[in-house]
Amino acid sequence: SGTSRPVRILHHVQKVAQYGDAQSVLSAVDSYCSKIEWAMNVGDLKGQILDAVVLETRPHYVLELGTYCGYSTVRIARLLPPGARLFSIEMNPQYAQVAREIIQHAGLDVDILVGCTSDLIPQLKKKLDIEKFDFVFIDHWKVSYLRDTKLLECDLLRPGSVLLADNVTCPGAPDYLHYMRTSPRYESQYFPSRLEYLSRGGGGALPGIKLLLNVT
Ligand SMILES: O=C(c1ccccc1)c1ccc(O)c(O)c1[N+](=O)[O-]
Ligand SMILES: [Mg+2]
Repeated sequence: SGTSRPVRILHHVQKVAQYGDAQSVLSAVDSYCSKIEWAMNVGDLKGQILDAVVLETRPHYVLELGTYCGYSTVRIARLLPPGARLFSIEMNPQYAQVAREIIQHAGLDVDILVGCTSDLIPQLKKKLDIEKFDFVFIDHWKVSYLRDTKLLECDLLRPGSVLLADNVTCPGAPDYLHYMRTSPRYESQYFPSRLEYLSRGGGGALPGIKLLLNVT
């Protein structure tokens, strides 16, 4: 088919979700990806963990690594108080454009930065007039989690900053997981969950690549 999976998700959101209503945007993405075609959004089950951590942290400055369609971006932004700032980095310009339109449909305001995290993270302090991030959601390429965390440690985190990472066991970010569990800089907590959109009632197409299932 001519369109990409993110564009098909965007069209579904624009068709069924109420403009300005973030929850209806999340529900539209979740129903599309559980019934029609799987996509790598954090999903509603793990999304509830994300919600709880954001609400508990009450962050003012938030960074997300890996925007994709903007599902978790909407999830986070809808819970932030006015005045809080959310920046999301996406290296794929097509994904970034879809995310901008999904976030706009939700009536939310987020800064999407297009580029590679390893290039952009060292520039953030200069580019944005902010000191430290209170909360970071990590959900981009799994091989980049540890490298980018170490880049963040160079002066973008403070005592009490919270990092939350998706997929540390499935598909897995073993080097990141080991580092966070052994470094004296962090207290780590593991939230067992399941890969997004797997409790499959309807038909729906699973991704071409067989996803390794990790039963925790
Ligand atoms: O890596 C994949 C992946 C691997 C194989 C096929 C499809 C996706 C993936 C799976 C679930 C995720 O939540 C996620 O964030 C990703 N990702 O790419 O960032
Ligand atoms: Mg993920």
